[in-house]
Amino acid sequence: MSGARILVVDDDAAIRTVVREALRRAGYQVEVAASVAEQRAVMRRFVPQVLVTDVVLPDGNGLDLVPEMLRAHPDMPVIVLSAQNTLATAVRATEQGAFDYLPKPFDLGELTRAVADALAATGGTAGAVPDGPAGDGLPLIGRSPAMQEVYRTIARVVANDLTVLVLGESGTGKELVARAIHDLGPRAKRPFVAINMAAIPRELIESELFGHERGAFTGAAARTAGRFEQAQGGTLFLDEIGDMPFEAQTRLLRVLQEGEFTPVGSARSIRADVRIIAATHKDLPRLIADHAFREDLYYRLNVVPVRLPSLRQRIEDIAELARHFLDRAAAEGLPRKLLDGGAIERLAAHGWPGNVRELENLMRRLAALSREEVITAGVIEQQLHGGGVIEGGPALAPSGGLADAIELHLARYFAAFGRDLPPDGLYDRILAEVERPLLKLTLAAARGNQLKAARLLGINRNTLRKKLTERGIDPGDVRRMG
Ligand SMILES: Nc1ncnc2c1ncn2[C@@H]1O[C@H](COP(=O)(O)OP(=O)(O)OP(=O)(O)O)[C@@H](O)[C@H]1O
Repeated sequence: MSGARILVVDDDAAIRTVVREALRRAGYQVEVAASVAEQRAVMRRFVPQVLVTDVVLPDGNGLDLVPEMLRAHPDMPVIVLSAQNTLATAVRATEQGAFDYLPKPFDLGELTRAVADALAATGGTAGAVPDGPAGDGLPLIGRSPAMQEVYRTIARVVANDLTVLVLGESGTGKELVARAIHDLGPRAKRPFVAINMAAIPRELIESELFGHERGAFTGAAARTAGRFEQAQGGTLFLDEIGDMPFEAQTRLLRVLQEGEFTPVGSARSIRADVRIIAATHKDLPRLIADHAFREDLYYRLNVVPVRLPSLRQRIEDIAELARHFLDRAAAEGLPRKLLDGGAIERLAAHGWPGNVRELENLMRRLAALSREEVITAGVIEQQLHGGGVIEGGPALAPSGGLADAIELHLARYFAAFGRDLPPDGLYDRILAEVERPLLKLTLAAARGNQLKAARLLGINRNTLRKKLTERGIDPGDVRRMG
Protein backbone atom coordinates (compact mmCIF):
# COMPACT_ATOMS: atom_id res chain seq x y z
CA MET A 1 0.00 0.00 0.00
CA SER A 2 2.96 2.23 0.68
CA GLY A 3 3.74 4.71 -2.08
CA ALA A 4 0.13 4.91 -3.22
CA ARG A 5 -0.86 8.17 -4.93
CA ILE A 6 -3.14 10.52 -2.98
CA LEU A 7 -4.48 13.89 -4.16
CA VAL A 8 -5.72 16.32 -1.52
CA VAL A 9 -7.94 19.22 -2.64
CA ASP A 10 -8.62 21.98 -0.12
CA ASP A 11 -8.59 25.74 -0.41
CA ASP A 12 -7.18 26.12 3.09
CA ALA A 13 -3.38 26.21 2.76
CA ALA A 14 -2.87 25.11 6.38
CA ILE A 15 -4.98 22.01 5.90
CA ARG A 16 -3.21 21.18 2.62
CA THR A 17 0.18 21.36 4.30
CA VAL A 18 -0.73 19.44 7.43
CA VAL A 19 -2.55 16.71 5.56
CA ARG A 20 0.20 16.39 2.94
CA GLU A 21 2.83 15.97 5.64
CA ALA A 22 0.79 13.47 7.62
CA LEU A 23 0.09 11.34 4.55
CA ARG A 24 3.70 11.54 3.38
CA ARG A 25 4.84 10.39 6.80
CA ALA A 26 2.46 7.48 6.38
CA GLY A 27 4.40 6.60 3.23
CA TYR A 28 2.15 7.91 0.46
CA GLN A 29 2.96 10.06 -2.57
CA VAL A 30 0.89 13.17 -2.06
CA GLU A 31 -0.08 16.03 -4.37
CA VAL A 32 -2.25 18.95 -3.38
CA ALA A 33 -4.60 21.34 -5.16
CA ALA A 34 -6.43 24.46 -3.93
CA SER A 35 -9.32 24.56 -6.38
CA VAL A 36 -11.28 22.48 -8.87
CA ALA A 37 -9.23 23.93 -11.72
CA GLU A 38 -5.96 23.00 -10.02
CA GLN A 39 -7.28 19.53 -9.26
CA ARG A 40 -8.06 18.99 -12.95
CA ALA A 41 -4.62 20.23 -13.92
CA VAL A 42 -2.85 17.95 -11.41
CA MET A 43 -4.91 14.96 -12.53
CA ARG A 44 -3.63 15.29 -16.09
CA ARG A 45 -0.17 14.25 -14.86
CA PHE A 46 -0.89 12.47 -11.58
CA VAL A 47 -3.79 10.03 -11.42
CA PRO A 48 -4.48 9.49 -7.73
CA GLN A 49 -5.51 6.18 -6.22
CA VAL A 50 -7.47 8.07 -3.57
CA LEU A 51 -8.92 11.57 -3.86
CA VAL A 52 -9.44 13.59 -0.68
CA THR A 53 -11.55 16.68 -1.32
CA ASP A 54 -13.09 19.54 0.58
CA VAL A 55 -16.70 20.48 -0.30
CA VAL A 56 -16.58 24.26 -0.60
CA LEU A 57 -13.89 25.24 -3.10
CA PRO A 58 -13.40 28.69 -4.63
CA ASP A 59 -14.54 27.57 -8.08
CA GLY A 60 -16.96 24.75 -7.37
CA ASN A 61 -18.37 22.20 -5.00
CA GLY A 62 -16.22 19.15 -4.30
CA LEU A 63 -19.23 17.02 -3.48
CA ASP A 64 -20.99 17.81 -6.75
CA LEU A 65 -17.89 16.68 -8.63
CA VAL A 66 -17.76 13.24 -7.03
CA PRO A 67 -20.05 11.47 -9.55
CA GLU A 68 -18.08 12.96 -12.47
CA MET A 69 -14.79 11.84 -10.88
CA LEU A 70 -16.16 8.36 -10.35
CA ARG A 71 -17.34 8.10 -13.95
CA ALA A 72 -13.85 8.94 -15.17
CA HIS A 73 -12.08 6.87 -12.48
CA PRO A 74 -14.44 4.21 -11.17
CA ASP A 75 -11.76 2.63 -8.99
CA MET A 76 -10.72 5.83 -7.24
CA PRO A 77 -12.29 6.15 -3.79
CA VAL A 78 -13.17 9.72 -2.84
CA ILE A 79 -12.99 10.91 0.75
CA VAL A 80 -14.98 14.08 1.38
CA LEU A 81 -13.98 16.61 4.03
CA SER A 82 -16.56 19.11 5.15
CA ALA A 83 -17.15 21.82 7.68
CA GLN A 84 -20.89 21.73 6.94
CA ASN A 85 -21.42 19.17 9.58
CA THR A 86 -25.01 18.23 9.07
CA LEU A 87 -26.71 14.93 8.50
CA ALA A 88 -27.60 16.23 5.04
CA THR A 89 -23.92 16.58 4.06
CA ALA A 90 -23.02 13.15 5.39
CA VAL A 91 -25.90 11.55 3.54
CA ARG A 92 -25.22 13.46 0.35
CA ALA A 93 -21.57 12.45 0.43
CA THR A 94 -22.60 8.82 0.58
CA GLU A 95 -25.27 9.28 -2.06
CA GLN A 96 -22.83 10.92 -4.43
CA GLY A 97 -20.73 7.79 -4.12
CA ALA A 98 -18.06 9.09 -1.75
CA PHE A 99 -16.15 6.33 -0.01
CA ASP A 100 -16.04 8.18 3.28
CA TYR A 101 -16.95 11.49 4.79
CA LEU A 102 -14.89 13.23 7.45
CA PRO A 103 -16.41 16.19 9.23
CA LYS A 104 -14.03 19.04 10.01
CA PRO A 105 -12.21 19.35 12.27
CA PHE A 106 -10.96 15.80 11.83
CA ASP A 107 -7.87 14.37 13.39
CA LEU A 108 -5.03 13.27 11.17
CA GLY A 109 -5.09 9.73 12.47
CA GLU A 110 -8.68 9.49 11.35
CA LEU A 111 -7.82 10.73 7.88
CA THR A 112 -4.85 8.40 7.53
CA ARG A 113 -7.04 5.49 8.56
CA ALA A 114 -9.73 6.50 6.07
CA VAL A 115 -7.13 6.63 3.28
CA ALA A 116 -5.78 3.20 4.26
CA ASP A 117 -9.32 1.78 4.32
CA ALA A 118 -10.04 3.31 0.93
CA LEU A 119 -6.94 1.74 -0.59
CA ALA A 120 -7.74 -1.60 1.00
CA ALA A 121 -11.20 -1.49 -0.48
CA THR A 122 -10.22 -0.28 -3.94
CA GLY A 123 -12.58 -1.74 -6.45
CA GLY A 124 -15.34 -2.15 -3.89
CA THR A 125 -16.40 1.48 -3.74
CA ALA A 126 -19.50 1.18 -5.92
CA GLY A 127 -22.15 3.01 -3.85
CA ALA A 128 -25.28 3.81 -5.83
CA VAL A 129 -25.36 7.29 -7.29
CA PRO A 130 -28.98 8.35 -6.99
CA ASP A 131 -30.73 10.86 -9.22
CA GLY A 132 -31.69 13.47 -6.64
CA PRO A 133 -30.04 15.22 -3.74
CA ALA A 134 -30.99 14.31 -0.19
CA GLY A 135 -34.14 16.02 1.02
CA ASP A 136 -33.86 19.23 2.97
CA GLY A 137 -35.34 19.74 6.39
CA LEU A 138 -33.73 16.64 7.85
CA PRO A 139 -34.94 16.16 11.37
CA LEU A 140 -31.78 15.74 13.41
CA ILE A 141 -30.33 18.90 14.86
CA GLY A 142 -26.74 19.24 16.11
CA ARG A 143 -23.28 19.80 14.70
CA SER A 144 -21.20 18.52 17.61
CA PRO A 145 -18.50 15.95 16.82
CA ALA A 146 -20.59 13.34 18.65
CA MET A 147 -23.56 13.95 16.34
CA GLN A 148 -21.36 13.97 13.26
CA GLU A 149 -20.26 10.48 14.14
CA VAL A 150 -23.95 9.55 14.29
CA TYR A 151 -24.60 11.13 10.88
CA ARG A 152 -21.72 9.23 9.34
CA THR A 153 -23.10 5.95 10.58
CA ILE A 154 -26.60 6.82 9.37
CA ALA A 155 -25.21 7.76 5.98
CA ARG A 156 -23.58 4.35 5.71
CA VAL A 157 -26.75 2.40 6.37
CA VAL A 158 -29.53 4.30 4.59
CA ALA A 159 -29.04 2.65 1.22
CA ASN A 160 -28.86 -0.94 2.49
CA ASP A 161 -31.02 -3.15 4.67
CA LEU A 162 -28.55 -3.81 7.46
CA THR A 163 -30.14 -4.19 10.87
CA VAL A 164 -29.40 -1.19 13.05
CA LEU A 165 -29.35 -1.06 16.84
CA VAL A 166 -29.79 2.46 18.19
CA LEU A 167 -28.40 2.92 21.69
CA GLY A 168 -28.72 5.89 23.97
CA GLU A 169 -30.33 7.26 27.08
CA SER A 170 -34.00 8.03 27.12
CA GLY A 171 -34.88 11.12 25.09
CA THR A 172 -31.68 11.24 23.04
CA GLY A 173 -33.50 10.83 19.72
CA LYS A 174 -33.40 7.08 19.08
CA GLU A 175 -36.76 6.99 17.36
CA LEU A 176 -35.86 10.06 15.34
CA VAL A 177 -32.73 8.30 14.09
CA ALA A 178 -34.78 5.25 13.11
CA ARG A 179 -37.18 7.46 11.17
CA ALA A 180 -34.33 9.31 9.49
CA ILE A 181 -32.81 6.03 8.30
CA HIS A 182 -36.18 5.01 6.92
CA ASP A 183 -37.02 8.36 5.34
CA LEU A 184 -33.67 8.66 3.59
CA GLY A 185 -33.59 5.14 2.21
CA PRO A 186 -35.25 3.26 -0.62
CA ARG A 187 -38.11 2.15 1.64
CA ALA A 188 -39.17 5.75 2.37
CA LYS A 189 -42.44 5.47 0.49
CA ARG A 190 -43.43 2.33 2.38
CA PRO A 191 -44.64 2.25 6.00
CA PHE A 192 -42.54 3.00 9.06
CA VAL A 193 -44.11 1.02 11.89
CA ALA A 194 -42.98 1.43 15.49
CA ILE A 195 -43.73 -0.90 18.38
CA ASN A 196 -42.71 -0.26 21.97
CA MET A 197 -41.89 -3.51 23.70
CA ALA A 198 -42.23 -1.96 27.14
CA ALA A 199 -45.78 -0.79 26.48
CA ILE A 200 -47.37 -4.08 25.44
CA PRO A 201 -48.62 -6.68 27.93
CA ARG A 202 -46.41 -9.73 27.66
CA GLU A 203 -49.24 -12.05 26.60
CA LEU A 204 -50.15 -9.81 23.68
CA ILE A 205 -46.68 -9.32 22.21
CA GLU A 206 -46.81 -12.22 19.81
CA SER A 207 -50.15 -11.26 18.30
CA GLU A 208 -49.11 -7.58 18.16
CA LEU A 209 -45.95 -8.48 16.27
CA PHE A 210 -47.18 -11.23 14.00
CA GLY A 211 -50.97 -10.71 13.95
CA HIS A 212 -53.62 -13.32 14.59
CA GLU A 213 -56.38 -15.21 12.83
CA ARG A 214 -60.01 -14.89 13.76
CA GLY A 215 -60.76 -17.00 16.83
CA ALA A 216 -57.07 -17.60 17.60
CA PHE A 217 -57.82 -16.75 21.24
CA THR A 218 -60.78 -15.48 23.25
CA GLY A 219 -61.58 -12.02 22.02
CA ALA A 220 -59.91 -12.44 18.62
CA ALA A 221 -63.06 -11.44 16.75
CA ALA A 222 -61.42 -10.81 13.38
CA ARG A 223 -58.17 -11.50 11.60
CA THR A 224 -55.71 -8.78 12.56
CA ALA A 225 -52.46 -7.92 10.83
CA GLY A 226 -49.48 -7.64 13.15
CA ARG A 227 -46.74 -5.02 12.96
CA PHE A 228 -44.55 -7.18 10.72
CA GLU A 229 -47.36 -7.33 8.19
CA GLN A 230 -48.19 -3.64 8.53
CA ALA A 231 -44.54 -2.80 7.89
CA GLN A 232 -44.23 -4.96 4.75
CA GLY A 233 -41.87 -3.31 2.29
CA GLY A 234 -40.93 -0.72 4.90
CA THR A 235 -39.24 -0.51 8.27
CA LEU A 236 -40.18 -2.00 11.63
CA PHE A 237 -38.86 -0.11 14.62
CA LEU A 238 -38.60 -2.29 17.73
CA ASP A 239 -38.35 0.26 20.51
CA GLU A 240 -37.23 -0.64 24.05
CA ILE A 241 -36.04 -4.01 22.79
CA GLY A 242 -34.34 -4.58 26.16
CA ASP A 243 -37.81 -4.87 27.70
CA MET A 244 -38.93 -7.68 25.43
CA PRO A 245 -39.93 -10.80 27.40
CA PHE A 246 -37.55 -13.69 26.95
CA GLU A 247 -40.03 -16.05 25.22
CA ALA A 248 -40.93 -13.36 22.71
CA GLN A 249 -37.22 -12.84 22.02
CA THR A 250 -36.97 -16.48 20.98
CA ARG A 251 -39.83 -16.07 18.53
CA LEU A 252 -38.45 -12.83 17.16
CA LEU A 253 -35.05 -14.44 16.66
CA ARG A 254 -36.63 -17.26 14.68
CA VAL A 255 -38.45 -14.79 12.44
CA LEU A 256 -35.26 -12.84 11.82
CA GLN A 257 -33.38 -16.02 10.99
CA GLU A 258 -36.03 -17.47 8.72
CA GLY A 259 -37.24 -14.23 7.16
CA GLU A 260 -40.87 -15.23 7.64
CA PHE A 261 -43.50 -15.07 10.36
CA THR A 262 -46.69 -16.91 11.21
CA PRO A 263 -49.74 -15.09 12.59
CA VAL A 264 -51.10 -16.59 15.83
CA GLY A 265 -53.58 -19.35 15.00
CA SER A 266 -52.49 -19.54 11.36
CA ALA A 267 -50.90 -22.44 9.54
CA ARG A 268 -49.49 -20.23 6.82
CA SER A 269 -46.26 -18.32 7.16
CA ILE A 270 -45.70 -14.96 5.45
CA ARG A 271 -42.41 -13.71 4.01
CA ALA A 272 -41.17 -10.69 5.91
CA ASP A 273 -39.81 -7.95 3.66
CA VAL A 274 -39.03 -5.60 6.49
CA ARG A 275 -36.00 -3.63 7.55
CA ILE A 276 -35.44 -3.96 11.28
CA ILE A 277 -34.21 -1.13 13.46
CA ALA A 278 -34.15 -1.76 17.21
CA ALA A 279 -33.45 0.61 20.07
CA THR A 280 -32.88 0.51 23.78
CA HIS A 281 -31.59 2.64 26.62
CA LYS A 282 -30.64 -0.51 28.50
CA ASP A 283 -27.25 -2.12 28.73
CA LEU A 284 -27.85 -5.26 26.63
CA PRO A 285 -24.55 -7.03 27.42
CA ARG A 286 -25.47 -6.67 31.08
CA LEU A 287 -28.94 -8.12 30.43
CA ILE A 288 -27.26 -10.97 28.58
CA ALA A 289 -25.04 -11.63 31.60
CA ASP A 290 -28.18 -11.67 33.77
CA HIS A 291 -29.86 -14.11 31.35
CA ALA A 292 -32.56 -11.57 30.59
CA PHE A 293 -31.61 -11.04 26.95
CA ARG A 294 -30.66 -13.63 24.34
CA GLU A 295 -27.10 -13.25 23.18
CA ASP A 296 -27.89 -14.64 19.71
CA LEU A 297 -30.68 -12.09 19.26
CA TYR A 298 -28.30 -9.35 20.36
CA TYR A 299 -25.84 -10.28 17.59
CA ARG A 300 -28.67 -10.43 15.04
CA LEU A 301 -29.81 -6.94 15.97
CA ASN A 302 -26.46 -5.29 16.61
CA VAL A 303 -25.21 -5.45 13.02
CA VAL A 304 -24.62 -1.71 12.92
CA PRO A 305 -24.76 0.06 16.28
CA VAL A 306 -25.59 3.77 16.39
CA ARG A 307 -24.68 5.29 19.74
CA LEU A 308 -26.48 8.50 20.53
CA PRO A 309 -24.67 10.91 22.83
CA SER A 310 -26.51 12.27 25.85
CA LEU A 311 -27.27 15.98 25.70
CA ARG A 312 -24.61 16.52 28.41
CA GLN A 313 -22.05 15.16 25.97
CA ARG A 314 -22.98 17.72 23.32
CA ILE A 315 -23.73 20.96 25.11
CA GLU A 316 -22.52 22.88 22.05
CA ASP A 317 -25.75 21.77 20.34
CA ILE A 318 -28.09 23.07 23.03
CA ALA A 319 -28.59 26.59 21.65
CA GLU A 320 -29.45 25.33 18.17
CA LEU A 321 -31.80 22.70 19.54
CA ALA A 322 -33.51 25.15 21.89
CA ARG A 323 -34.11 27.63 19.05
CA HIS A 324 -35.37 24.84 16.84
CA PHE A 325 -37.97 23.84 19.45
CA LEU A 326 -39.06 27.44 19.98
CA ASP A 327 -39.48 27.84 16.21
CA ARG A 328 -41.49 24.67 16.08
CA ALA A 329 -43.72 25.76 18.96
CA ALA A 330 -44.31 29.04 17.11
CA ALA A 331 -45.17 27.15 13.93
CA GLU A 332 -47.72 25.20 15.96
CA GLY A 333 -49.43 28.38 17.07
CA LEU A 334 -47.74 29.08 20.41
CA PRO A 335 -46.32 32.59 20.95
CA ARG A 336 -42.87 33.19 19.41
CA LYS A 337 -40.07 33.46 21.99
CA LEU A 338 -36.38 34.31 21.85
CA LEU A 339 -33.52 33.32 24.16
CA ASP A 340 -30.96 35.82 25.40
CA GLY A 341 -27.28 34.96 25.96
CA GLY A 342 -27.75 34.36 29.66
CA ALA A 343 -30.56 31.91 28.96
CA ILE A 344 -28.32 29.89 26.66
CA GLU A 345 -25.59 29.80 29.29
CA ARG A 346 -28.06 28.62 31.89
CA LEU A 347 -29.28 25.88 29.55
CA ALA A 348 -25.70 24.77 28.92
CA ALA A 349 -25.10 24.46 32.67
CA HIS A 350 -28.07 22.15 33.29
CA GLY A 351 -27.50 18.38 33.55
CA TRP A 352 -30.38 17.27 31.22
CA PRO A 353 -31.22 13.88 32.69
CA GLY A 354 -34.13 13.70 30.24
CA ASN A 355 -31.90 14.72 27.30
CA VAL A 356 -33.37 16.32 24.17
CA ARG A 357 -36.91 15.45 25.19
CA GLU A 358 -36.46 17.40 28.42
CA LEU A 359 -35.12 20.39 26.49
CA GLU A 360 -38.00 20.16 24.04
CA ASN A 361 -40.56 20.07 26.86
CA LEU A 362 -38.94 23.01 28.58
CA MET A 363 -39.02 25.08 25.39
CA ARG A 364 -42.67 24.24 24.78
CA ARG A 365 -43.53 25.13 28.31
CA LEU A 366 -41.69 28.44 28.01
CA ALA A 367 -43.40 29.16 24.69
CA ALA A 368 -46.78 28.51 26.25
CA LEU A 369 -46.35 30.00 29.68
CA SER A 370 -43.71 32.72 29.67
CA ARG A 371 -45.24 36.17 29.38
CA GLU A 372 -42.07 37.85 28.09
CA GLU A 373 -40.96 37.57 24.50
CA VAL A 374 -37.28 37.32 25.42
CA ILE A 375 -36.47 34.48 27.78
CA THR A 376 -33.72 35.15 30.33
CA ALA A 377 -31.61 32.95 32.60
CA GLY A 378 -33.92 33.85 35.50
CA VAL A 379 -37.00 32.52 33.71
CA ILE A 380 -35.20 29.29 32.87
CA GLU A 381 -33.97 28.93 36.43
CA GLN A 382 -37.51 29.34 37.68
CA GLN A 383 -38.88 26.76 35.26
CA LEU A 384 -36.11 24.27 35.95
CA HIS A 385 -36.51 24.49 39.68
CA GLY A 386 -40.03 25.72 40.17
CA GLY A 387 -41.58 23.61 37.45
CA GLY A 388 -40.61 20.35 39.11
CA VAL A 389 -42.25 18.23 36.46
CA ILE A 390 -39.41 18.61 33.99
CA GLU A 391 -36.51 17.51 36.15
CA GLY A 392 -37.67 14.07 37.07
CA GLY A 393 -38.55 13.19 33.50
CA PRO A 394 -41.52 11.05 32.61
CA ALA A 395 -42.70 8.92 35.47
CA LEU A 396 -45.59 7.13 33.83
CA ALA A 397 -44.70 5.90 30.41
CA PRO A 398 -41.61 3.78 29.97
CA SER A 399 -40.75 5.77 26.86
CA GLY A 400 -41.93 9.08 28.24
CA GLY A 401 -44.36 9.54 25.37
CA LEU A 402 -47.40 9.86 27.59
CA ALA A 403 -46.04 12.66 29.74
CA ASP A 404 -44.99 14.49 26.57
CA ALA A 405 -48.38 14.18 24.97
CA ILE A 406 -50.23 15.38 28.05
CA GLU A 407 -47.85 18.26 28.52
CA LEU A 408 -48.23 19.34 24.92
CA HIS A 409 -52.01 19.32 25.17
CA LEU A 410 -51.91 21.29 28.37
CA ALA A 411 -49.51 23.81 26.84
CA ARG A 412 -51.90 24.30 23.94
CA TYR A 413 -54.81 24.64 26.34
CA PHE A 414 -53.02 27.44 28.20
CA ALA A 415 -51.90 29.06 24.98
CA ALA A 416 -55.50 29.22 23.78
CA PHE A 417 -56.21 31.82 26.47
CA GLY A 418 -53.46 34.10 25.16
CA ARG A 419 -52.55 36.62 27.84
CA ASP A 420 -55.60 35.70 29.93
CA LEU A 421 -55.80 32.84 32.36
CA PRO A 422 -58.13 29.87 32.07
CA PRO A 423 -61.20 29.91 34.37
CA ASP A 424 -60.80 28.73 37.99
CA GLY A 425 -61.26 25.13 39.06
CA LEU A 426 -58.56 23.92 36.70
CA TYR A 427 -57.44 20.96 38.76
CA ASP A 428 -60.74 19.12 38.83
CA ARG A 429 -61.60 19.98 35.26
CA ILE A 430 -58.31 18.72 33.84
CA LEU A 431 -58.25 15.58 35.98
CA ALA A 432 -61.77 14.73 34.86
CA GLU A 433 -60.60 15.12 31.25
CA VAL A 434 -57.73 12.74 31.84
CA GLU A 435 -59.68 10.22 33.89
CA ARG A 436 -62.26 9.42 31.24
CA PRO A 437 -59.86 8.20 28.51
CA LEU A 438 -57.71 6.51 31.15
CA LEU A 439 -60.68 4.46 32.37
CA LYS A 440 -61.86 3.63 28.87
CA LEU A 441 -58.48 2.56 27.56
CA THR A 442 -57.60 0.51 30.63
CA LEU A 443 -60.90 -1.28 30.43
CA ALA A 444 -60.33 -1.95 26.75
CA ALA A 445 -56.81 -3.25 27.44
CA ALA A 446 -58.30 -5.58 30.05
CA ARG A 447 -60.80 -6.70 27.41
CA GLY A 448 -63.70 -5.45 29.51
CA ASN A 449 -62.65 -7.42 32.61
CA GLN A 450 -63.35 -4.94 35.43
CA LEU A 451 -61.41 -6.84 38.06
CA LYS A 452 -58.33 -6.81 35.83
CA ALA A 453 -58.83 -3.16 34.90
CA ALA A 454 -59.11 -2.21 38.58
CA ARG A 455 -55.87 -4.07 39.26
CA LEU A 456 -54.13 -2.34 36.34
CA LEU A 457 -55.27 1.01 37.65
CA GLY A 458 -54.35 0.16 41.23
CA ILE A 459 -57.82 0.93 42.61
CA ASN A 460 -60.44 -1.42 43.96
CA ARG A 461 -63.29 -2.75 41.88
CA ASN A 462 -66.00 -0.73 43.63
CA THR A 463 -64.10 2.49 43.12
CA LEU A 464 -63.75 1.60 39.46
CA ARG A 465 -67.50 0.95 39.15
CA LYS A 466 -68.26 4.25 40.83
CA LYS A 467 -65.91 6.13 38.57
CA LEU A 468 -67.32 4.50 35.45
CA THR A 469 -70.80 5.64 36.44
CA GLU A 470 -69.57 9.12 37.36
CA ARG A 471 -67.88 9.55 34.01
CA GLY A 472 -70.78 8.02 32.10
CA ILE A 473 -68.79 5.11 30.69
CA ASP A 474 -70.66 1.97 29.69
CA PRO A 475 -68.38 -1.08 30.20
CA GLY A 476 -70.38 -2.92 27.52
CA ASP A 477 -69.40 -0.30 24.92
CA VAL A 478 -65.78 -0.54 25.92
CA ARG A 479 -65.80 -4.32 25.62
CA ARG A 480 -67.17 -4.06 22.09
CA MET A 481 -64.53 -1.43 21.27
CA GLY A 482 -61.71 -3.65 22.61
N1 LIG B 1 -31.07 15.58 17.33
C1 LIG B 1 -32.33 15.97 17.50
N2 LIG B 1 -32.82 17.00 16.80
C2 LIG B 1 -34.09 17.41 16.96
N3 LIG B 1 -34.97 16.83 17.80
C3 LIG B 1 -34.55 15.81 18.52
C4 LIG B 1 -33.21 15.31 18.41
N4 LIG B 1 -33.09 14.27 19.24
C5 LIG B 1 -34.28 14.12 19.85
N5 LIG B 1 -35.16 15.03 19.43
C6 LIG B 1 -36.56 15.17 19.90
O1 LIG B 1 -36.59 14.77 21.25
C7 LIG B 1 -37.72 13.98 21.52
C8 LIG B 1 -37.28 12.61 22.00
O2 LIG B 1 -36.73 11.91 20.91
P1 LIG B 1 -37.01 10.35 20.67
O3 LIG B 1 -38.40 9.99 21.02
O4 LIG B 1 -36.51 10.00 19.32
O5 LIG B 1 -36.03 9.79 21.81
P2 LIG B 1 -35.77 8.30 22.26
O6 LIG B 1 -34.31 8.19 22.49
O7 LIG B 1 -36.41 7.37 21.28
O8 LIG B 1 -36.52 8.28 23.65
P3 LIG B 1 -37.03 7.00 24.49
O9 LIG B 1 -35.87 6.12 24.73
O10 LIG B 1 -37.51 7.65 25.74
O11 LIG B 1 -38.11 6.40 23.65
C9 LIG B 1 -38.53 13.90 20.24
O12 LIG B 1 -39.56 14.83 20.25
C10 LIG B 1 -37.51 14.24 19.17
O13 LIG B 1 -38.13 14.85 18.07
